[in-house]
Amino acid sequence: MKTLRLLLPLLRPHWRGFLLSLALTILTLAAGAALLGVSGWFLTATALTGLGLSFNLFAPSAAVRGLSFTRIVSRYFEKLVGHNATLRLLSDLRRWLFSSLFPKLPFGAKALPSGDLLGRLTGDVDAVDTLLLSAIGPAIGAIVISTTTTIVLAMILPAAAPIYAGAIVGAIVLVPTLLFAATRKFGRTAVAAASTMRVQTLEALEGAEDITWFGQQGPVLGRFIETCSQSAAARGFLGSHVALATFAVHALAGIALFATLLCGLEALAQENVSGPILAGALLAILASFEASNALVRATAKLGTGVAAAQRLQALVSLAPNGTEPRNPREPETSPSLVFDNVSFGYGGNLVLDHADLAVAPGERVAISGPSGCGKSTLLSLVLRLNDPLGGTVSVGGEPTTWIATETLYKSVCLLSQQSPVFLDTVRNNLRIAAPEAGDEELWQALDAARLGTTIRALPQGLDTLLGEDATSLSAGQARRLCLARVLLSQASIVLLDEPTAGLDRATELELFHQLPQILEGRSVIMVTHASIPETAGYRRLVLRDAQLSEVS
Ligand SMILES: Nc1ncnc2c1ncn2[C@@H]1O[C@H](COP(=O)(O)OP(=O)(O)OP(=O)(O)O)[C@@H](O)[C@H]1O
Repeated sequence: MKTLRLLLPLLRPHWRGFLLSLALTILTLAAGAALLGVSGWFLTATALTGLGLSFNLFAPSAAVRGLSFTRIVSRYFEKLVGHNATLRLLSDLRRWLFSSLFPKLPFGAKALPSGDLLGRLTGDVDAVDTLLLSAIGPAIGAIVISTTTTIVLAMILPAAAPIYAGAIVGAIVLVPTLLFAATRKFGRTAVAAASTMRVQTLEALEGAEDITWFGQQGPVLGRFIETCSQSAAARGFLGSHVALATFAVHALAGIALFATLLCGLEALAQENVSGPILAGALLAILASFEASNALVRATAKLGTGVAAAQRLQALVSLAPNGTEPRNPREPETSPSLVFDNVSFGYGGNLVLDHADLAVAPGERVAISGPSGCGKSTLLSLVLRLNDPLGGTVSVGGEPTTWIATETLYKSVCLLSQQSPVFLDTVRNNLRIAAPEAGDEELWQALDAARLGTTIRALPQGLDTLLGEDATSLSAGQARRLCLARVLLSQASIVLLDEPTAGLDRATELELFHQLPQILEGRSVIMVTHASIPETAGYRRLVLRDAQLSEVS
């Protein structure tokens, strides 16, 4: 139910498509049942009247042709309309999921393995379509067709109607319910195993070199095979239960047919029903069970569909990171940055203990300190990637908790240690920070980041496609590309976390001396392990034992 509630708002814009698809499903099933019924009646009547000599052939043969044509056309449009509506819904669902992830980033402690996240956005979304198109449509269709058949049967063969009703209720209610109850757990296992397989594949690809160097291919392969076996066992169980359920439906159809035949022969002997009508009724009963077969197939996928929808629901239910202020305030345009009595730590270990820091607009500050002392964490507090346990971080005179996230991100820009290079051209990688920037500005930023010469030497220059994880660049070049991106941003406070990682000392010193000029007028807070010459013009601070102090 919860799952349906999740999907309902997304279903609303497509209700016409789904309704039309449902109507076409019912029309297809009805045409199929009527076709068999009329054909049976027609053939029997023709045979009984001596090769049709005294029988009007025109009307029934036109009905047979009309019904078979209706069935073909309605089935075609049912697929067309149904799939169109479902694919649009799935595309809306993906867009909605993807956009709902941004307010929850970074995931931090709630982190999901990236393969799992990817699986939720792809495989799980696809599995959800079973819930809508393949289950709900056939279920309603089956109810309508079986009800109609029962009413017709009650009129022509009253004794057979309750037996048929019992059999068809068994086929469209009891069998699918039992099948769902028996296979639900295995649907969950299949979805979980598919997700684990994605995670294991991604991990193996990313860590292939280390896995090979340390000779761990065997255990890694073993774990993967174990997951495959779990998936195969779950799917095998699902398959065998579907076969059993299909057998049950056929057995119920047989019972209904046999009982109708017995009642029909008795009624025939008493001349309460004609032979052609009886033959038509038998074939129509057979056709009405077609819908329950589709329902069994859909029910088999229902377990995986529900499990997938629950995983999607868990994803959108993750609490957003930080809260947006109700009445946001605007920071000053040329903002200062102030840490007032700020404390922060992870799990009781303070990395900042009542720390104070004031950076005036346009000032440049370099913070050093031992590895793991909390320098990156200090930068994360400015962008509210973490919120202080005590004290206040203010930008432009306003506490960051009072500033709308979008405004804060326009004022403050961060080059983190994990800044990514996207699978795209150099130009598009840079334009993330400044979508309107022209080539001249891009070259200026690349030159400032000491990467211009390298990119100019590439045959396609700014149009060069960079590989996944910037495999076509060295680690130092990838870092400089990210630095160029930050330089392009218009933020007036620039946070740089180890901006010279991967550079040789000479280039590093050159960059330290030139950054003040490149970032003229902007405040810079740089975290670095490298020693900064006094002449570079930075106020130097050290973070040690959770305290910030000036380097004399
Ligand atoms: N998300 C987290 N959860 C728990 N502990 C964390 C988390 N992030 C960092 N830490 C811990 O907080 C401490 C400070 O980490 P931080 O990355 O800020 O240090 P750093 O000074 O930037 O280190 P380095 O110079 O090596 O980059 C470390 O002990 C680290 O293990």
